[in-house]
Amino acid sequence: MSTLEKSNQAQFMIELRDMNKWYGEFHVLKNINLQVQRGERIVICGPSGSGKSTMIRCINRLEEHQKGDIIVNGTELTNDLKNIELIRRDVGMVFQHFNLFPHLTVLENCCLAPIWVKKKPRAEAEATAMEYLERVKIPDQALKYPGQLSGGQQQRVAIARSLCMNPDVMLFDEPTSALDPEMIKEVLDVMIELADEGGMTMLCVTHEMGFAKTVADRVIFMDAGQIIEENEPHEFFNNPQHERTQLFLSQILQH
Ligand SMILES: Nc1ncnc2c1ncn2[C@@H]1O[C@H](COP(=O)(O)OP(=O)(O)OP(=O)(O)O)[C@@H](O)[C@H]1O
Repeated sequence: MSTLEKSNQAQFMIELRDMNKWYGEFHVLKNINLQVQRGERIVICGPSGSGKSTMIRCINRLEEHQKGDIIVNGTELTNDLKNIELIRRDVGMVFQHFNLFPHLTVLENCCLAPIWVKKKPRAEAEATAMEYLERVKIPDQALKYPGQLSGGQQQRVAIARSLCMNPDVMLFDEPTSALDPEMIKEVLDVMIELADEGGMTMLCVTHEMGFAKTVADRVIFMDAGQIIEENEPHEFFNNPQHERTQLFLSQILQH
């Protein structure tokens, strides 16, 4: 059991307090404050370059922040290596470009972290992997290599692979934006199922506003490195308060 699992009495699953990040001179995230409840499903949207990916990459330590606090399930994130390992173990991430290991089969991709990071016996890791591959509806692809699969199938492998670590939190960074239109639905369906099961804290950067309307408990709009507006989906889409949100929605909903 990891530190994150042990400290599950924390009030929020994720808390960002006045979090700031710079890339060199460029102030990319400005005083971000965010509190995510356990089991909450959040969609993050906003124009290109507004800092959405950077924010979620800070939460699982793919990026370092320079000022303010990031607390995940009671653990304050530092750049200490041990701390980073814990976060990698308990925070799953699904990327735009799948990030599967091309030289490993689907099954091996799913078993790698449970065996090497969580020290699970191979047989147990494989059984768990097969369960999750069933859940994302591709158990028949287990012995293929990523390059033999469609983009939608690869992304479903990436989701299964994250779930095999039994994470407390799942972060999705534009999981459908590299997919052909006909494959978007198959990935969104898997994500909707995961959200409907409840219990999993989900932060999803996406331009799929239908997904936001269907599953989000809260939608967050970012612009120029700041959280400009947040609300439950019905209010967010029907009654956006800030003119930048109104402009963004009018542009994105035209498409
Ligand atoms: N490694 C980096 N070094 C310097 N600048 C970066 C780096 N990564 C991102 N940026 C810049 O930081 C800003 C925010 O980028 P980020 O990818 O977080 O935005 P985003 O809202 O996710 O955009 P998109 O929707 O296009 O993916 C952009 O201006 C980007 O060019």
